[in-house]
Formats: sequence, structure tokens, C-alpha cells
Amino acid sequence: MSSVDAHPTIVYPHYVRALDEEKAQLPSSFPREYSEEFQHILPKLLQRGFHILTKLNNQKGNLSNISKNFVLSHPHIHVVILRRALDGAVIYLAYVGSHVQGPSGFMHGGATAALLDDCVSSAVLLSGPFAMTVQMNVQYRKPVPLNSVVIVEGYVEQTNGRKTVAGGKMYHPDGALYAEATLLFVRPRLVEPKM
Ligand SMILES: CCCCCCCC(=O)SCCNC(=O)CCNC(=O)[C@H](O)C(C)(C)COP(=O)(O)OP(=O)(O)OC[C@H]1O[C@@H](n2cnc3c(N)ncnc32)[C@H](O)[C@@H]1OP(=O)(O)O
Repeated sequence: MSSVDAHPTIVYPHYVRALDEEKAQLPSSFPREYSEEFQHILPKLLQRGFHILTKLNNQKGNLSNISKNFVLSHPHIHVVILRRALDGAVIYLAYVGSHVQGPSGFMHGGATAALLDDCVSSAVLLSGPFAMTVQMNVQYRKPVPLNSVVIVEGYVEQTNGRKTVAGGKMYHPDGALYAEATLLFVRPRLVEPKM
């Protein structure tokens, strides 16, 4: 297993299987204190038609390096990525650790924006050709506590030629909204940047 594969961002086939087992075990690298909460939340997301992505790092081209990006390789943000085939919506089930602080005890707004951008970008990139964020409007509704689990949801709203409008939400597992965003993506006219 490579060092990239060892990072908790990678989605785990054995984790899916573990959900069916009475004594489910998360990967040893996963923050223990949130194991139970993840196991509580995941079945609800699966019921909504989301499935855990297991092959993200085997994608070719612009998604081949996805696990090395700023958010997914961050040592204090742990993400399990899910996608719903029906509409291409993506969920990042994420644990936010202590080293992404903005206001004391709460997540930095830039980190919130980065998580939203990343999740929505995944929805856009997994549903269509390569595109880059050119505009992002974030509404911060409630501060996000550090050392907590959040659900980030990204979805494509409309594509018109090279432009795609997409949206995202970050919320507490009980549904309370932390932040929401509207983003504009543009498919580059010329070269596809290597990510
Ligand atoms: C899966 C995890 C992925 C993680 C990645 C997370 C997402 C990111 O962080 S992406 C990185 C941040 N974004 C960037 O660096 C993008 C920087 N911008 C660019 O490089 C260029 O604007 C680029 C390549 C996207 C588009 O350039 P180009 O191909 O020349 O397009 P251009 O002709 O200027 O614009 C195309 C259309 O988009 C519109 N447009 C371009 N930029 C904007 C903008 N900021 N706001 C509104 N409209 C815009 C143009 O007006 C034009 O519209 P129309 O066709 O109606 O005239």
C-alpha cells in the first residue's frame, strides 16, 4: 500500500463490507473517536442512493491525482467520498480536526470554502469534462465546530456550453446548515491543466 493509499481520504471497499458486520472495524488510520458516528451516518446516505467511491484514485487524466489535492491530502481533514449515480451528486462525509481553526474553536472560513469547492468540483468533474471554478459565493450560516463530523454535498445545477453552475451545502449530520455555496465552472478553451 502506498503512502497515498494509507491516507484516510481513500475510500475503502472493506469499509463498505464492515457496515454489514456486527463488529464493524474502520481502517486503523481513521480517527477512532468518530468511528461510531460515521457508522451511524453512512447507512442513511446509502439509503439516499449514494454509494462510496472506491476507484477515485484509479481514474485517468485530470482525476488521477485527486487524492493529492489540498483538501483530500490535508492531514486534519478526513473524507469518505460518496456519489449518487442517478444525478451525479457527491457527498463528502468529513471529519474536521483541530488544525483548521479560524475563530477559536471553529473552522476557518477558507477551509469551509475549500471543502465546499472540492466536493462540488468532484460532482462537476465526475459528471462531465474538465472545468475550473471561476466564481464562488459562500453563505456562512453557522460556525463549524472543530473536531466534528460534517456532511458536504455538491451537485450540478445547469450546464450551458462551457459554463456549469453548481451548488453545495455543508451541514451537521442532524441537518443543521453550516454553509451553502453557488459556483460557476468554466471548461477551459485551450489546454486542460494537469491536476
Ligand atoms: C475534484 C477536486 C478538484 C479540486 C479543484 C477545486 C477547484 C479549483 O480550485 S479550480 C482552481 C481555481 N480556479 C482557477 O484557477 C481558474 C482560473 N481561471 C482560468 O484559468 C480561466 O478563467 C479559465 C481557463 C477557467 C477559462 O479561461 P478561457 O478558456 O480563456 O475562457 P474565457 O474565454 O475567458 O471565458 C469563457 C466564458 O466564461 C466566462 N468567465 C470566465 N471567467 C469568469 C468569471 N470569473 N466569472 C464569470 N464568468 C467568467 C467568460 O466571460 C466567457 O463567457 P462567454 O463565453 O459568455 O463570453
